Amino acid sequence: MNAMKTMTIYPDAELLSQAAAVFFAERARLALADHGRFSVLLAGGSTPRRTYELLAQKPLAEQIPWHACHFFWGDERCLPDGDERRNETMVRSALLDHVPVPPAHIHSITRCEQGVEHAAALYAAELQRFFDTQQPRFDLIVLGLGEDGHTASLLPASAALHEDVRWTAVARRPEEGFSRVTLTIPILNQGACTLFLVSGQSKAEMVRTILQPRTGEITVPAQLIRPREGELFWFLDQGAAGLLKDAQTA
Ligand SMILES: O=C(O)[C@H](O)[C@@H](O)[C@H](O)[C@H](O)COP(=O)(O)O
Repeated sequence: MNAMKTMTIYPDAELLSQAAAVFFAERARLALADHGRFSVLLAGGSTPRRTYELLAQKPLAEQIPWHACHFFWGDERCLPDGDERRNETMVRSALLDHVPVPPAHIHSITRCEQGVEHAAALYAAELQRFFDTQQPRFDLIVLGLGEDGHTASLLPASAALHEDVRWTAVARRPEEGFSRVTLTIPILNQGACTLFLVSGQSKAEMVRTILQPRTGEITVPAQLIRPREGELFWFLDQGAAGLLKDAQTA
């Protein structure tokens, strides 16, 4: 059975980011109370950055059990540590450098010194070690949406989209000079709670395609995110929701 979708539209990107930060804090609190730790998978991209910054600020920062949080990434660019194009670099500068997360709880996707396939396999092994089960289940998965319908680095028409066994795969855009490691549909659909954060008018057509598809439209990667048992939330700003029918702003 697929999860129910809940969509909320915020007047602007700042209010969306504030709501997402509060949502994160609440999920962390619930996970800690329920099973003593909070595993979260983060998206890169510009939209969630503000959410991460807000999490690092008072009063929210004081309400989050940082010692019990474990951070993972949905995708990463195979570039040297500290490269500004790496998602980890962005999340460190917005959030992780400012809060007391134990370094061992930051589960980085490596730089691919021994090749991108090796980096993908290493991350799958890291996930296996952490979850210690065949059914890894993040407490929260934060995802973004590209204008072309990609999420994480599940790019349109890429082989990674068809991976139905392994938890990680390799992705590449022909125009980029580096490869990417991405998590795959099987693991992304196992989250207890999945939250898409999408802002800006440039995403409106893709948001409409995904949330209100028309007959005959092709399926885009983000549509494949249909958690089997978890909850699925879409937080949009008015720009991103601009082409949805009957959409009400919160
Ligand atoms: O590393 C990345 O680029 C991502 O994880 C990617 O999937 C991103 O979330 C979308 O491209 C949306 O990015 P924006 O929020 O910048 O539009």
